[in-house]
Order: sequence, then C-alpha cells, then structure tokens
Amino acid sequence: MAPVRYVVYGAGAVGGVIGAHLHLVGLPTTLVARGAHLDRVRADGLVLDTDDGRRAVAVPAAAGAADVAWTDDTVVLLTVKSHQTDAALDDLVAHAPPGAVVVVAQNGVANEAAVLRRFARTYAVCVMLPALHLEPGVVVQKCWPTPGILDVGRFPSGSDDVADRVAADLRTAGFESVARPDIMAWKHRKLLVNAVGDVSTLLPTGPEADQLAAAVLAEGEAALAAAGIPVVTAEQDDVRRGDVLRPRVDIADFRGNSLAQSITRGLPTEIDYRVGEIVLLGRLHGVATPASERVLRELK
Ligand SMILES: NC(=O)C1=CN([C@@H]2O[C@H](COP(=O)(O)OP(=O)(O)OC[C@H]3O[C@@H](n4cnc5c(N)ncnc54)[C@H](OP(=O)(O)O)[C@@H]3O)[C@@H](O)[C@H]2O)C=CC1
Ligand SMILES: CC(C)(CO)C(=O)C(=O)O
Repeated sequence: MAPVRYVVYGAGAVGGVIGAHLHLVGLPTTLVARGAHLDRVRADGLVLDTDDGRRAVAVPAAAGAADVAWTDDTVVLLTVKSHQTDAALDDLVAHAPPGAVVVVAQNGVANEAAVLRRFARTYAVCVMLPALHLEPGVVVQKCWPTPGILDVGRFPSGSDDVADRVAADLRTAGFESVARPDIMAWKHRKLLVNAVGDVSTLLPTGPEADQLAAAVLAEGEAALAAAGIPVVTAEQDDVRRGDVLRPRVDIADFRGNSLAQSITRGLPTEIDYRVGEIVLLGRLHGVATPASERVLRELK
C-alpha cells in the first residue's frame, strides 16, 4: 500500500503522543483537538514530555473533520474516549470520504462495532501506551525509550495491506507494532487488564483490593467464556509486553491510569466501557458479576 496521511482524531494523551511521533518522523499528520488544548497546539506546537525533557512539536491541528484537507489515502486514528466516539463519528461521517480507513486506537471493545456501522474499513489497535494529558497543549509519554506497543488488525478479524502499512508506520515512529489477524482477542485481554486496573483506581493497595481484583478478573474470564469470545491468555499478553514498557522514574508522582486521569480532570469517565463491559457481558450471557458491579457502581 502507498504511503498514507494520518488524521489523529482526539489529540489527548494517547492521540497526542502517537501524533507527535508520526509527525516527528515526517509522516503527514493532522491532529484533531478542541478548546484550550487546540489553541495552545496551534500557537506553540504540541508539547511532548518524554524522559528527554519537553519539546514543542509543530504538528498541524484542526478543530474538527470539516477543518481537515481530506485525501483518498487518509487514515483516521480514533483516539477519543469511548463515550466520545459517537460525536466524533457524526463529525467524521459528515466530512471524511466514505471510504476512509478508521483505526480504533482506544481501550474497550465497543468502539469498533460503532465505527463499522459508519465506515466499512474499520481496524483496531490494542493500545499499550501509558500517557497523560492534564495540561492544555501538553502530552506526557510515561514510558521510555519505546513509548508504547500498538499492534493492529482489521475488525472484526483479519489482516491486510492497510494493517501492514499502519504497523510499519508506527514502527517507523518508534512504537512497537505488528499486524495481527486476531487483534480483538488481544483487546479483550486488555479489557480484563483495564477492569483490574479500575479496582486500583477505587481502592488503595492491600488485601481488599487484591481480592476484588481477583474476583473482577474471574468474572471477566467467565463472561468472555460464556459469550464464546476469543481472548488471548494473560501469559501471551505478558510475553508480548516483555520489558518494552519501562515506566519513567521522573514522573512517579502520577501513577494513575487513563480513568484516573479523567477523574483528576473532573470529566466523565469510560467506566461503562471498561469494568462496565464485563457487567454487560455477564448480563447478556448469564454470568453473575457482583464484584464488577460494585466497581462500576462505586466509580460511576
Ligand atoms: N492515557 C492512557 O494512558 C491510555 C489511554 N488509552 C485509551 O485511549 C483512549 C483515549 O484516552 P486518552 O488519550 O487518555 O484520553 P484524553 O482525554 O487524554 O484524549 C482524548 C482527547 O480527545 C479530545 N476530543 C474528544 N472528542 C473530541 C471532539 N469531538 N473533537 C475534538 N477533540 C475531541 C479530548 O478533548 P477534551 O479533553 O476536551 O474532552 C481529548 O483531548 C481511551 O479509550 C483510553 O482508554 C489506552 C491506553 C493508555
Ligand atoms: C493500563 C494502561 C496505562 C495501559 O496502557 C491503560 O490502558 C490505561 O491507562 O487506560
């Protein structure tokens, strides 16, 4: 597949870090952002905070899909929170070419079907990229030297030249990435990882948190099994991660995940699409999920 242009729709923590690195290696990239963040990026560039310090990246930024110079070879990387997906899709449907490739680089497992309703060429990324966005104009890459692992595949399954191209470009930009035909099996494991992570947002480290996390994990595994949904094992996930994601020691003061980031910013969270997805799957497939329901209720 020929070289492509990227539109990163939602230039927060994940989208900002990905977009900055794509731009830095010369891949044509436009960020979609809004509010004070957009104003700062347009005025001063996107400030990328890494283990090497801060640098301003002069990546073009648009206020929405109407503001993007669309071409037939544009690939959209969708990086808004899951509860922001519908609004982003309304905007994209109104202005992007109907044949656009949309790559879901979000947590959760519900965004892909929402995108596929609107765009036939839907792809998914399993996002292992700890990042932070608390200040307008600034995104923080929490791992070094590799910012993240971003494997990609076609949704619902399969791999093709688009997945290969995107994976190759992400590698060029400094990420680990391979194309995988079973990407949703990896994203379902990530769903369980995130649901367990939600427990650590709710409770301090200790025996109660450990017991609740184990129960949430068991419920998630049981719900996925009852639904007949393929999921890679925790061991496969561990092997893929290896020691690639090395946390920066200089930002140890903010260990929270992306859900905690939303809470810190006083914004709505993605909880319905994280531990809430396990509750939904349990209800659909006859699996009791009391521990997951507790986490959902108390973090809602
Ligand atoms: N942060 C992390 O460490 C990780 C996050 N993820 C996943 O990545 C996805 C993105 O999370 P994250 O990057 O943390 O979220 P952020 O909130 O940091 O980034 C999303 C960005 O999209 C912007 N946005 C939303 N809707 C629109 C819109 N219609 N037009 C323009 N801009 C818009 C938001 O603006 P505003 O702030 O104004 O809402 C925000 O800047 C989530 O699914 C998350 O679970 C996965 C792995 C790690
Ligand atoms: C656990 C983590 C940081 C992994 O990338 C994540 O998915 C999140 O913060 O939501």
